[in-house]
Amino acid sequence: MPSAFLFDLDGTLVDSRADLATGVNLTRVDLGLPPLDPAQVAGFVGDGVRKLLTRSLPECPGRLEEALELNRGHYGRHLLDATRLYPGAGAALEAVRAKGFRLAVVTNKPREFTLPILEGLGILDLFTAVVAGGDCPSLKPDPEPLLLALERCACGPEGSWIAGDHHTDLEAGRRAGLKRCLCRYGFGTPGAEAWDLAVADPGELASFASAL
Ligand SMILES: O=C(O)COP(=O)(O)O
Ligand SMILES: [Mg+2]
Repeated sequence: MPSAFLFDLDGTLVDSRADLATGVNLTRVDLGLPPLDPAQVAGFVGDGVRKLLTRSLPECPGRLEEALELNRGHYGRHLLDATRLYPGAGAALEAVRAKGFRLAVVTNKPREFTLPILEGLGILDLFTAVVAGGDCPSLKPDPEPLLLALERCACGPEGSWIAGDHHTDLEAGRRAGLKRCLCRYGFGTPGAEAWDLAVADPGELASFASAL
């Protein structure tokens, strides 16, 4: 059975911090609140858009549904203002693919934001599967989205990997029976989860894949 290489999106393939903060801060302004430091918003990312907004709007916990709708419009209009592939990420994807892995994205970011970003950055066609937030009842760290990606790739967990920047990627990978690569250059929090490989930049991942 072929193996798959699953990639997280935010903090692993793309640096999306500035645009995520733009969406959050335009939402805050609509709700009569001052903007937050983009670095603080980055620390709230990785557990899906509901958690992002819950953490970003502690002043008005009762207005989450309204905030989600506002952010949907704002972030949707700023998906690619500043969001770029990390340097070397495209080459890393090619290096992994050249070793015969099927590629997939598994992100907690909603699909309506995920697909235009992958398409706009010219990498959508590289992936056999894209599993985004909302495609499964649960998000990472539940293993279910990873297992769905494996199924869509017609791959098993054996010999398969996930690369991600957040503890949720590592935990989901462990629970799905995958090898795990921690991307230290991202903006997630690795927490106490173990990993099989840690890389300081996508070039290290490309070198690792090429040597497999
Ligand atoms: O939480 C999000 O919206 C996205 O995060 P991820 O791409 O790192 O899973
Ligand atoms: Mg991430």
